[in-house]
Amino acid sequence: MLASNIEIIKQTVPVIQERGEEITQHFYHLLFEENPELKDVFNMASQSNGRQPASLANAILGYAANIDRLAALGDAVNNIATKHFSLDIQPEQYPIVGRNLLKAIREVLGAEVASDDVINAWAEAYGQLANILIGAEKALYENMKNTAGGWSGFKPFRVVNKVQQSSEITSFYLKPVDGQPLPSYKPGQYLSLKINDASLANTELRQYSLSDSHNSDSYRISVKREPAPQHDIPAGVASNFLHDNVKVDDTILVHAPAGNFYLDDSDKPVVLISGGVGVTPMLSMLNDLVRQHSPRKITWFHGTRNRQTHAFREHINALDNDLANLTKVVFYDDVAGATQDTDYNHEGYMTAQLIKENCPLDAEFYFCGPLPFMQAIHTLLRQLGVADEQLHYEIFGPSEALN
Ligand SMILES: NC(=O)C1=CN([C@@H]2O[C@H](COP(=O)(O)OP(=O)(O)OC[C@H]3O[C@@H](n4cnc5c(N)ncnc54)[C@H](O)[C@@H]3O)[C@@H](O)[C@H]2O)C=CC1
Repeated sequence: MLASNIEIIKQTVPVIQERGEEITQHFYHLLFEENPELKDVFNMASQSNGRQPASLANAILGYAANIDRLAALGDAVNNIATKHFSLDIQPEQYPIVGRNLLKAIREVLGAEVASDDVINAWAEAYGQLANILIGAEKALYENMKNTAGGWSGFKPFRVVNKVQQSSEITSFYLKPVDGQPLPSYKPGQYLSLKINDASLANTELRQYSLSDSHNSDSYRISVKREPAPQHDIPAGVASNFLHDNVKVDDTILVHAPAGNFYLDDSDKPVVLISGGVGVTPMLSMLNDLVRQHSPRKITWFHGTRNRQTHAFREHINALDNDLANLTKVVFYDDVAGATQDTDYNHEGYMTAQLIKENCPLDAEFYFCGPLPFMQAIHTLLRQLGVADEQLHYEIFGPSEALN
């Protein structure tokens, strides 16, 4: 990039900090007005509840702030490219986004702040970022093409089994219709599903964590039914469609596994902490450790509302009985009708004290759950002195940072 443009981008950091979300909200409005078909690529619930514009504003701010030291963006670029790979984003979509982003910057900030020089600097910066992402995505597409059984885009899978795991979580077992082998994946990774039906306003693309370790027979995802939407913000459109409409023998379009949240292969102790449906990637990790006969010390922390919502209880109890290196600690918000030890161990939320008592603090910690849960666990682990490098987590939906 031109040195003068880099300088201009750095000067725009404060205004992006202040008005970034206004710009990205307007950007999505322009984008969908010009290209309504792109509503099929984005989760429209994340548009309505503001998470997607907030996430994009944050990403743009991170880019602008680091424009003169791009190496600092490594993880962010990798995460965006991986998400794009799972959505099958193609190079020709970048100019459409770029054009509308520049237009949004100009229209929100006005020609006085967003002068021609500023717009030109952002055009160059956007072009640079697009090239970095397109390159990273190309590597992911090629890698999948060279994997046994790998495929590009979305291909049909048959639902070969549907199993209820709790009052609200149901597993779907999926096999490729073309009978090709299943590419292996890392425990913690997810699939993207494309859900297309006349009853839905848009085609829905959603990511679901694979909930078992890799096996050559089928992929398994486990999906939570979401409560009815509030304040007209759609919620659970795809998940509830899967629960209500997708039956054994139906076919569904699936993108190959992806994701940067997965189990390390060290021999350090490992602590898996989940809240609610955040159990799914944790279970994939646990089952993978079990299948490999890993000697690692494993601690399983799981919090759920009550006995009815407690998914995979029998599976985890059986592993707990069999494995000397596994410690299970389960928390219920409400223990009515439940039996201590077989169902749950503690009533209420996880505490720093109970984490300290049950987990080696030199472990690798993986956690996943609803956002307030993630924030609470992140804070507790930091209070216990666990280093950032030992913390691994995934937030479902548009990326957000935990502080
Ligand atoms: N990684 C992510 O971003 C995840 C997001 N979600 C989303 O969150 C929503 C709720 O998920 P559910 O499975 O219904 O979870 P939930 O609301 O049933 O909560 C599960 C458990 O998390 C714990 N928890 C909840 N709030 C907490 C807090 N403030 N502090 C400490 N612990 C807390 C409790 O033990 C609770 O039983 C869903 O819409 C789901 O899509 C769920 C799992 C993962």
